[in-house]
Amino acid sequence: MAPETPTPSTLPKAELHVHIEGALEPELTFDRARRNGIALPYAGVEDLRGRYDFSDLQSFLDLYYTGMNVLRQAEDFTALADDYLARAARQGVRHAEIFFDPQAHTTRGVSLGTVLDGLEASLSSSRERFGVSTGLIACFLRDRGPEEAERMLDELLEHSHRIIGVGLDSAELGHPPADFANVFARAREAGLHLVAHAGEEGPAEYVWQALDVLGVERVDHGIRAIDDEELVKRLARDRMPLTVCPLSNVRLRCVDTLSQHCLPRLVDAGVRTTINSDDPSYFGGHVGDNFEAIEHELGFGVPELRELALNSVEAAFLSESERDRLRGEVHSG
Ligand code: HPA
Ligand SMILES: [Zn+2]
Repeated sequence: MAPETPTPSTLPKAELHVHIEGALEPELTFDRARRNGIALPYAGVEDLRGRYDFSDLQSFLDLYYTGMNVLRQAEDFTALADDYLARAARQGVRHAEIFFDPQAHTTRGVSLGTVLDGLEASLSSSRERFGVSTGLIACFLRDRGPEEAERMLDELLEHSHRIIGVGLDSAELGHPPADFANVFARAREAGLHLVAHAGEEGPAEYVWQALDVLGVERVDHGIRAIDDEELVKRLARDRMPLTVCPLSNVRLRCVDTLSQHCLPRLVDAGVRTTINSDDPSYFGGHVGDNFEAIEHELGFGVPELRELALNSVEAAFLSESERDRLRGEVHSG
């Protein structure tokens, strides 16, 4: 069969901001609930999907943490990652750096080993089966505080060869990056890559802290940087990547409409922006759907979309030979 002609949404790209637990589709939620003997408080798949109407980040997180309760055994995490990879591959993803939330599992009695075994059973052959290379980034739940994050890091360091980095996510307001200075310093010492959600709902000040206190290599979201001219200049000067998630920002009402999104202003200011799905099951699509949305709503043309895809390759935690291979794919895709 001849390969399909790439469209903006299937352009080869890397995805750098996707929470694997946010790729849990309602169909898989019900399937795993049945296998694990868990009663769900929803009438069915459509009832569950119908509740994906969020007023802010917290209203999403409530459903997100409830949904992942069906993930109990290693094979549940394997099925989840396989499902994500199949969908992402259809939208041009060739490399994915995938977030997971260890504390969201360990605090309900599912061990870190079970989560990692399950995810690895899928990801270790992602390249052969889906044409997608992968790495895992463990995120600390900022609303559970720095002491618990320190203990989680102790545990993660026993498995440090199984992850490429650490991140910071969950409810942002009132939980500034600076609280996690020591956790991130220790992770850096251990040779892990560092990223953090900052400036999604929280202020530009949190982005400054992610840069200057945590020393992150990418900022996840970062859209509130647009409120601070000096910060935008700093991001542009340092070629600091932002992993922007346009459909997520609309669904969580961080922006009113996609047409008002600050993405074009960030791009024009020279900030290295990448496009990502965040939680594809909950926010209306995978990364290719986000590309399509900014094409239609923000008027991005194919050359600009290709530039965003190239940014994702430049911002990925890849060896230079892997980066070169992917650059070639974006240029010819
Ligand atoms: O969009 C998000 N923001 C913060 N934490 C999260 N955890 C999953 N998705 C998100
Ligand atoms: Zn996120």
